[in-house]
Amino acid sequence: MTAQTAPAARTDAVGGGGPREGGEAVPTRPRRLSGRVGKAPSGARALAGRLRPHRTGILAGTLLGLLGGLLSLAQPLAAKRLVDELGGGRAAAGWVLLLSVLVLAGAVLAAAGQYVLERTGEAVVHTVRRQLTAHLLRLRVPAVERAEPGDLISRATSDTTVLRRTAVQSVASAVVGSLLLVATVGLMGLLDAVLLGVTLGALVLVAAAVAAVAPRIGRAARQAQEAVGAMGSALERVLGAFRTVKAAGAEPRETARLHEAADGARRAGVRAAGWEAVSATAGSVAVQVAFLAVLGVGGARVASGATEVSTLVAFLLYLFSLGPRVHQLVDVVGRFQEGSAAAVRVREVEGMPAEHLGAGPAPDPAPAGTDLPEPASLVFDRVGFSYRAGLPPVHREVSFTVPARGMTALVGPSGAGKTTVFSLVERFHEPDTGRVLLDGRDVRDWPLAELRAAIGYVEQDSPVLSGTLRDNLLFGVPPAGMRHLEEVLRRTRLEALVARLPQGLDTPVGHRGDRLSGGERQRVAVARALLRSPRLLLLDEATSQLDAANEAALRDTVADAARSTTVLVVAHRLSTVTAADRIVVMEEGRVRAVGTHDELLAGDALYRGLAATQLPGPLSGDRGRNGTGRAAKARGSRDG
Ligand SMILES: Nc1ncnc2c1ncn2[C@@H]1O[C@H](COP(=O)(O)OP(=O)(O)OP(=O)(O)O)[C@@H](O)[C@H]1O
Repeated sequence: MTAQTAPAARTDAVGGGGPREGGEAVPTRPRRLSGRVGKAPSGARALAGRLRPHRTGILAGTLLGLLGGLLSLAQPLAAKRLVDELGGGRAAAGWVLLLSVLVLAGAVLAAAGQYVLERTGEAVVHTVRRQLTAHLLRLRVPAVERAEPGDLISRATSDTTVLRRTAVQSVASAVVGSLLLVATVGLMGLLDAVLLGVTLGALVLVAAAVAAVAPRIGRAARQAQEAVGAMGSALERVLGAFRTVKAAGAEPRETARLHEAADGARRAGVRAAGWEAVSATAGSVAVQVAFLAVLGVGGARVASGATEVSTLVAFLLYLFSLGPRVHQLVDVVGRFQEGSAAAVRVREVEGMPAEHLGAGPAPDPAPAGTDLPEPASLVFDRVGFSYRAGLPPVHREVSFTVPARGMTALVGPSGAGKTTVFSLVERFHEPDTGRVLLDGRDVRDWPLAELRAAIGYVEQDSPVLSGTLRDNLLFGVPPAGMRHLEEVLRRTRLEALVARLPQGLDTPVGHRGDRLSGGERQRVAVARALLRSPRLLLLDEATSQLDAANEAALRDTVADAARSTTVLVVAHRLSTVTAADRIVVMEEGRVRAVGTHDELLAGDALYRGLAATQLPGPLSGDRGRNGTGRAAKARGSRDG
């Protein structure tokens, strides 16, 4: 059998992957998903990275807002002229008209700017959500195993919502607000420099207060968002094991855990709100103080003839407009901190190592005239592996060969490392030492998509996704596989289930297939794997929940599949594997024996022990078996 494509480069980890450690890519960018608050990547930089692709929208919205603001800045000057004209007893209709136009046009431009910015905010979050969800599904298995799914969900949903709310608006408000503030202050200076001095004295107070509390707002916002993430994790934990929670009567304890997370979110939220209130109050108090001071000093100056009434009126109008601007800027500081915290949390997920799936699956490697692909051989060559650096190895020098076509079984005590074999074949994890060869080629040299397309994998707990039965059966099935649907339904004894369900194949199966029995879920998982027409079929405890009749039927189906493809099956129940062509006995991460059932009964004490406890009758191999190769042949010759 020949390899299907040229070897791919061995760089399957993206997202800042560094040197390997324990077979995993180590992210070089910070990845803190533990809920602690500490040194974070720069929020401003993270936020800037999000906004850069949308700068046109942000610029347009900002310019519109700025134009609207400039028109509103002209209003006090027009009002001053109006007062002067009225004071001089002259006609002022033109100034009234100009003032009205300024008010109207200013409002329209401000509204248009607001709309453009909101739209841009949606575009920012849309891009982030698309990139983030695509990245989430490409994450490496070990990275996801170490993270909390609920926290990841919260980062993809709640944090991106915070980004939408805060990011664009806060940047635009900061630009518009600061420019208009400077312009307002400049105009006030032109009107009366003394009164401006009085005003600025008060404004320094605001600046000092904001500078002091801004980092605290940022920290509290981040803590609040992390607490929401923790709540997501706690919720995911209980909803994922809902029946267990109920059966264990653990509702009060788990509710307390959820409440604790909610309390944490509230405490941090209140803390952030407190600091925001401090800075906002500093802003309004400063403006009020400035107003009273200007009124007093300005009144005295008018009385002394140092300034005109119309100038004082215009100055006060600017001072009034200064209030909202100062508020806006103070508010921006809080929002910016929230947006930065959210951007950092999103970037942490993006820093988690991801897989390169490579090009799409290779064309069906089926020989001409048939739609069955060539079966692939599998070799474990002195494989050593541990799940994490520092943990004891789960595989030590594991070597065995699974020839193309036929059934090979992995047996051994719990924890021997059988399921780990499958994880290494699928490249969910990678060996620390040694090689895994599929079809003679190191699995690290296969493009991932092509490798996995060649394999049908039935996991130990036969996961079923919410959706219809059809969705589940055809999940990941190439178009060619759909032709076999009826046949596979018959082979896996699912026809009766389909007939019984109210909407047949289109019946929803519930969250994680809750509306199916354990045995039905297992058969759905096996059918799904068979429909992929795999070159290698991996079955992990695929029959543990089946009754005797269904188990026997599925055993026949698997034996049948083994005639045309390579089947590697993990089983605790020896009854399901006695007919295998070869059985690999694993113990404590090592291969201790390989042989047929009969050979192992004769030659391996551990296997004999397993058989003695699991198989009824004398320790012989002649229980109703349905072998496909050597075992069947051995039995035939012995029986003969
Ligand atoms: N993701 C993981 N992270 C850390 N350790 C793991 C992980 N998965 C499995 N292990 C550990 O690796 C060892 C081998 O696990 P594995 O699932 O391969 O055993 P097994 O032979 O399939 O057991 P069983 O028959 O009970 O399913 C066990 O000690 C297990 O606790």
